[in-house]
Amino acid sequence: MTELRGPVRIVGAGLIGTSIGLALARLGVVVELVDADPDNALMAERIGAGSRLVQIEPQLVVVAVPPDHVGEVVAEQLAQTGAIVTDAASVKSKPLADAARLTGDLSRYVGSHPMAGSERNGPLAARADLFDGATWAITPHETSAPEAVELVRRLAEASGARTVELSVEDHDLAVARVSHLPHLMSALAAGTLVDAPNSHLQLSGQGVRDVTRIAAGDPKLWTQIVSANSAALAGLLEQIRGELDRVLVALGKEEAAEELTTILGQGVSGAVRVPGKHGAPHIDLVTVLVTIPDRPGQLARLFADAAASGANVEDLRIDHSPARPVGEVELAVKPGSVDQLVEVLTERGWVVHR
Ligand SMILES: NC(=O)c1ccc[n+]([C@@H]2O[C@H](COP(=O)([O-])OP(=O)(O)OC[C@H]3O[C@@H](n4cnc5c(N)ncnc54)[C@H](O)[C@@H]3O)[C@@H](O)[C@H]2O)c1
Ligand SMILES: O=C(O)C(=O)C[C@]1(C(=O)O)C=C[C@@H](O)C=C1
Repeated sequence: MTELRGPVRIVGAGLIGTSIGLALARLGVVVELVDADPDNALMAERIGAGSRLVQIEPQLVVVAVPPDHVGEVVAEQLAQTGAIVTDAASVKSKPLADAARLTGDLSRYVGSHPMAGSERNGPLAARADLFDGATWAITPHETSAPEAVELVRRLAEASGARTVELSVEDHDLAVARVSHLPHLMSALAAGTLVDAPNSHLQLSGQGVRDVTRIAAGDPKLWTQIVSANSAALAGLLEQIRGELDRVLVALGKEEAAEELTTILGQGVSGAVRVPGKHGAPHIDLVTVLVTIPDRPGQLARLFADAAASGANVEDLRIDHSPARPVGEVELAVKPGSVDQLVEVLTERGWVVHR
């Protein structure tokens, strides 16, 4: 059996590289941090993701640099070390093709892709628990050695993720649908806000925040991601163009209300197919709104009271009220625990709305 012993060399100590380093540090795996930007490597070291200087040859190298540079760094690391090499890029075909142009033997290389991230970048956005419960795609190519695939699986599991193995081509088709198209749609929706008057923006609620969060991702990184997956994206974008035309024709016409309902209904049917937490089937959560005073320790008290009710908080959002010294905390819980949660919180003096 192939064990992950370390050291693990991480090339690219940004959001993803530093998060992997922090996750491995929880298990005491020795991590070496390398970055073209010395400040990022230093920052990642300071927050505990590993060391900039490790004198022992790595067992595994993880390349976590932007997609356009992955192939060249993979080829470099294969040449410089005897280690197994993987990468974390959001697309898999282009890095593989780039690496294949630069090196003949790719048996020690297996592509991979943790399906968790953030709209923020750099080491300061990293989190040790970023991959806990997330899915991590492993994409062996024709000549990947089985022990290399196994070691990359160990890396993903050590980082807290569950693995899914699929081909490079299938991976790129899948992420076009579940990641790259949603990103483009979010960017297009957010782009319409640039010229919006402040009087319109002040009405922003949770809906627009949900739709636009990922639009804040680094435009340079996302240009590389979507360009490298253009073929898979083009088909989906054509489909959306057709749907937009249907909406434009139907909008505002009484006789076409049914057509609009059908289009919106398709959205509902698609949304419920998105798996829930830890890859479990989607379940509807119930949201409970709690008003909390804007004072130190209130959130901790609220969590302790929620725990006392026996409810597991599945998700959480905080909205700050601009005009009042309070915040609104949205706790999402399973339907079976909501009554008890509301009762206990109310008993303990919280202002609760369902
Ligand atoms: N952002 C996400 O949500 C997310 C999620 C999963 C995977 N990914 C993938 O992970 C990779 C890293 O993305 P990120 O969000 O961590 O970006 P990031 O900008 O936070 O980090 C990238 C780091 O790579 C360094 N770097 C760039 N070129 C380099 C080179 N040639 N050699 C060494 N270091 C180099 C940069 O200095 C930076 O520190 C990308 O391939 C991306 O597609 C991103
Ligand atoms: O949560 C987010 O901010 C993300 O967009 C993460 C996300 C995704 O689309 O799920 C983005 C790109 C990555 O390649 C993998 C994960």
